[in-house]
Amino acid sequence: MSQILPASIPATLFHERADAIAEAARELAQHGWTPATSSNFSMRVDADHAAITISGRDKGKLGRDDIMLVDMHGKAVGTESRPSAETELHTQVYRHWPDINVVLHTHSRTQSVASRLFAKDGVVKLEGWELQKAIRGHTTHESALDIPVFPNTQHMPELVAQVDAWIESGKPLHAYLINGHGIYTWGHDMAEARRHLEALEFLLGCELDLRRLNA
Ligand SMILES: CSC[C@@H](O)[C@@H](O)C(=O)COP(=O)(O)O
Ligand SMILES: [Zn+2]
Repeated sequence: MSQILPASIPATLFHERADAIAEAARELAQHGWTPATSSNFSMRVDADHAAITISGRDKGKLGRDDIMLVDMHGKAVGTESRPSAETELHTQVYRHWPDINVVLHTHSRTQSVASRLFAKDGVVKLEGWELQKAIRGHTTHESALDIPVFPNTQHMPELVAQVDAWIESGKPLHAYLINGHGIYTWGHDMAEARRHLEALEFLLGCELDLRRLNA
């Protein structure tokens, strides 16, 4: 289905965003982090709009036409296509942090297993890992990095409320897991969001290894 853009958004800008999302998604799919059409990806286009993956597409085979425009409340703009079922989790991040421009969500095996294992604690506490420095604002392995694990639900407003509650508590938030589901993380640009995602995938894998070794 074709995308009609508001007059304020040049086609070149939307295409640039769509191409960047599709390229990142294809690369993340190569890692095996987007099985069976899972995962979703978005980029801010302007203060009021984001480009996001159309629901149900194979994230390893995305092209420009698999990306659509939504407003900052997750409503489709200029197309009959259906945005990601989890669009509200993306627009929540953009509304809350105006300097965040990219949101990535994946379903890797490591993320999925870690979310189940740490659900009872409600948080994965990362401490002592050099790679924590890949996360914005973390300058030493001695810092503590808490990744909350929220219960899964098919009702997006409930998930949004859980994330809001964490943010309102004043605790830092760079990423979260959803139990039995996957991870959400974000960044000021695609490079930072990818760095966060790759670092967290690695660190969650390390935590799982420690558990396996009873270390
Ligand atoms: C294919 S099951 C995964 C989905 O339920 C969902 O969690 C997901 O990540 C992808 O949904 P989508 O609507 O394509 O963005
Ligand atoms: Zn998902």
